Amino acid sequence: MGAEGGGPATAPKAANDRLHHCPAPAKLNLFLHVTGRRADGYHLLQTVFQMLDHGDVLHFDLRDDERIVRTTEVPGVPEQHDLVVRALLLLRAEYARRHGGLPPGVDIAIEKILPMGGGLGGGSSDAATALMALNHLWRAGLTQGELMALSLPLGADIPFFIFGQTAFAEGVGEALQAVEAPDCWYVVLEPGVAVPTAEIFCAEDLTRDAIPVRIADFSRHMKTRGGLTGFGRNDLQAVASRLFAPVAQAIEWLGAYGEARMTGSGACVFCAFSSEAQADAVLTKVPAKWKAWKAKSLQRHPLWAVMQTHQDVE
Ligand SMILES: C[C@](O)(CO)[C@H](O)COP(=O)(O)OP(=O)(O)OC[C@H]1O[C@@H](n2ccc(N)nc2=O)[C@H](O)[C@@H]1O
Ligand SMILES: Nc1ncnc2c1ncn2[C@@H]1O[C@H](COP(=O)(O)OP(=O)(O)OP(=O)(O)O)[C@@H](O)[C@H]1O
Repeated sequence: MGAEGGGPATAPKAANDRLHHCPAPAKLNLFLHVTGRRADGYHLLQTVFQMLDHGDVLHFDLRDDERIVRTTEVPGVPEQHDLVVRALLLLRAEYARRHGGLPPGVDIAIEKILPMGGGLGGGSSDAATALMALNHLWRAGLTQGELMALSLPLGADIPFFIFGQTAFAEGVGEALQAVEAPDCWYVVLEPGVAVPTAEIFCAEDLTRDAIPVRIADFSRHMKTRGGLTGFGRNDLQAVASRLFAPVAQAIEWLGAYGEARMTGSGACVFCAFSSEAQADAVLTKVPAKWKAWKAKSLQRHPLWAVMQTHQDVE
């Protein structure tokens, strides 16, 4: 199942040849405003990205040959299309440009928890984790900013995960500034549909003229109101709710317990709670037709230390 064909590796690995249990956290878009459209059709956004302590888990083992191999199946995603593999091919090309020659190959195992087309950024987060882990294992030497720039052509959400902290984002999501959001617990509902991002952005009835907000407006609201309630909205939510009835149903159900919102282009829906007990109480009532879970906000990416100081996580 190698991305580039070839046989299995055989030699034992030294401890510094692997990084296991590397988290790829989910993100929520606490709000998402569409402020315009670029000449190339991409939409200009304003959003706040919040990481959660819930997500996929990746394992990396360096090989004795040069192949980049995904050792686990990801349903519906062929290995060559996997953002993780594509990201590492980009990093490897940059390594070759800087150092001459290719770095060792790598076996990648992905424990896929996050739903695809869920608006939780799972594929983007997997790719970001792979880039941070292999920048370290290969000693490729890219700075955080260089890794972010390398990743952007693969997906607008990937630079955020490498940035690694709660962020106010503009442009197509690549212009990032750190922002404070109070810790809280989120209940997330998975409505069981995969929403194709392009379909939502293409819709004729999408509102594309949101008046820009300022970071200071968001920060002041969070400080004075202690949370998100009453600030902004997700401009993609009306279109996604119209096209995908389960999204509308999930928002309506969760809305009985607080301000329920969709994340990204959907399908997942979330609501913030100030205590874990409140989140647990809501979880006990979720109808069986939906998968639901709670997660705490994450102030820093779990690989922050690897990115900043190049320390191992194992
Ligand atoms: C909406 C967000 O979830 C917010 O976090 C992301 O920006 C979506 O990012 P993504 O899943 O990586 O989406 P991409 O795969 O880059 O884009 C899929 C398609 O959605 C449309 N698209 C996406 C992002 C954007 N800012 N404007 C767009 O118009 C484009 O038609 C694009 O071809
Ligand atoms: N490792 C991967 N995991 C998940 N999806 C992947 C992966 N590699 C490529 N993809 C592709 O990327 C698409 C988007 O996946 P992702 O999980 O990032 O969606 P999402 O949660 O809707 O993200 P966003 O919030 O960025 O729209 C998938 O439908 C899939 O085809």
